[in-house]
Amino acid sequence: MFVPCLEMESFPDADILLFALAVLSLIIIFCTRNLIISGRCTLCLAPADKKSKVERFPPGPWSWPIIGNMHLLANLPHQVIRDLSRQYGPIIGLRLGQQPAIAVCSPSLAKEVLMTHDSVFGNRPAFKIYDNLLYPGDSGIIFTTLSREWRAHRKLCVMSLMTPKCLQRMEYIRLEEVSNLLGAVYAESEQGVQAINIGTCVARTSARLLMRLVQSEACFSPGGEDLPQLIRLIEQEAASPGIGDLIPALSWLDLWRTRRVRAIRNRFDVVLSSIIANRMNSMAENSQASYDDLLQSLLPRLVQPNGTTQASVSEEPLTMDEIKGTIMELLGAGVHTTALTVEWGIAELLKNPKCLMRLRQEMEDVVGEKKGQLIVEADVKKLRYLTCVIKEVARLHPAAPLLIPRMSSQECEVGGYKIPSKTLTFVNVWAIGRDESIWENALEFRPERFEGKETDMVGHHYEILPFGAGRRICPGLPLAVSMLGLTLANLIHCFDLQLPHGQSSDTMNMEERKGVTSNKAVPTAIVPKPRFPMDFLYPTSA
Ligand code: HEM
Repeated sequence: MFVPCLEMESFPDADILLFALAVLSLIIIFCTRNLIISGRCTLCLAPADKKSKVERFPPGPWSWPIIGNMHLLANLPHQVIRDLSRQYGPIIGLRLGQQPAIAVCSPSLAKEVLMTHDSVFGNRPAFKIYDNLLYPGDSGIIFTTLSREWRAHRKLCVMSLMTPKCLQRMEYIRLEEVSNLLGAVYAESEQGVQAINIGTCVARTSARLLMRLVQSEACFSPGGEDLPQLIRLIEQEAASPGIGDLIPALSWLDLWRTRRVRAIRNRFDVVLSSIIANRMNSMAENSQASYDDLLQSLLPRLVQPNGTTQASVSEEPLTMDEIKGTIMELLGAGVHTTALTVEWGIAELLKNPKCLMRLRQEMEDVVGEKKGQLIVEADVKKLRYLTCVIKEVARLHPAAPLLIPRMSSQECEVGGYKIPSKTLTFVNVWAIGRDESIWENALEFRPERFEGKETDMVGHHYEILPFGAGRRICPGLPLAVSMLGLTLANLIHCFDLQLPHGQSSDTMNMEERKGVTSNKAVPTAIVPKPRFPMDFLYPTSA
């Protein structure tokens, strides 16, 4: 998933830069102390005491001149923001370089941002670095401004892939890819591989699945590129705005990065161009051929060099950049989010053997007779405890702990504070999911807490928002939920999952790795023991 935030690791010699900026800051602080604008100090954005709350920016830590609070968010920003909220309250004001920012850490404030002021906070930050990383203009979904184009791209994806009818029709694709995953895990266990990195295996499954939905052919290494790895690169770059996006005077420092970022996009472009060229060739050879995939919906709308298109008057015509941008962002959003949620799920079950036993018992009771068969979606629907397990994983380990940041498009009021236009806005769903005042024993993995409750993850209950909410809610939600259920259910059904030799559930490392998506610091390794012969699996394809 492309989650822009403030990772400093890709800045040039970040330590030197920060040191230089800190020294410069000390000089400037004496020159600018008396600059007060709109009741707020230009340096720290601290509220002037005499102003009423509604006229003030939310409270937050003192910010350095020039860099503001950038240094604070360099590592695991969602954790830092949670800690700050304990000091300053559930809405925190920050300044990142010259960019004002807020972070909200309570369900009621999340609701204000994502629902009450949905249209004000409906845009994403338009960082300049994206001009080179992504396709130019409003060509995709994630970073496209709320516009006719955004609506058209999003609608095309939803209507082609995510409606209940499409999902039902395409269940066989998900089952084939889950079967492929089981086959790969089985093959490795047969070869005596000591421990399997389950996150990597599931990321490949997600990449293959999404490629099939896009172009009808499963593939995770198109043109020799390892798709999950390439997406990871884009994710990392998207996670850190250019320094010029936050401190415009230093935008020259981004020049070196621009080249690197463009090279990554070019690599992705080679993959997408070849997929599209293949399809166009097939269509040229057989004009009657029809495919049940996203390209089939996108390509007929392509505007030809002479300005014509096969799109009807009511259909939005698309440029080649829009077609590529939409596919790129869909792949980027879907591959690692699903994989890391499964990985955390397996890790939590191994760490909490009682929950694993309860899940296994449920599976024995509900689908016990299916030994030697795949668990299908109709089975998953009956597995209530599994649904609770998935919610509990999403509560503790939302794939995007700060969602994908928003940018306010006009001044408005949140939590009684004045939020100016163009304020970068984070909703800390990770902190909300771990808030002791909302959840009993919040840090414990206890799927039972959801039993008999109606709490869902689809943006109605603001205490658990792994997919966001409002008009920008994840459009891949139904596909993701289906894949999470199928993957976890089949892995547990087909294998006894054990920890590698020398590891125990008590000592398992459950820390997060630096970054803005919730990756595990130490990948989850499993030793799978097949529970029955696996001859029922579909024949695997490369
Ligand atoms: C467990 C899996 C997933 C999780 C946890 C997840 C989570 C999210 C979150 C938190 C957002 C931002 C929502 C907001 O700003 O309110 C988002 C947006 C998005 N997701 Fe997902 N996602 C997952 C899987 C997928 C899949 C499988 C796809 C597509 C195949 C997908 C496509 C997208 C797109 C296109 C957006 C941008 C929507 C927009 O800006 O209008 N996601 N996702």
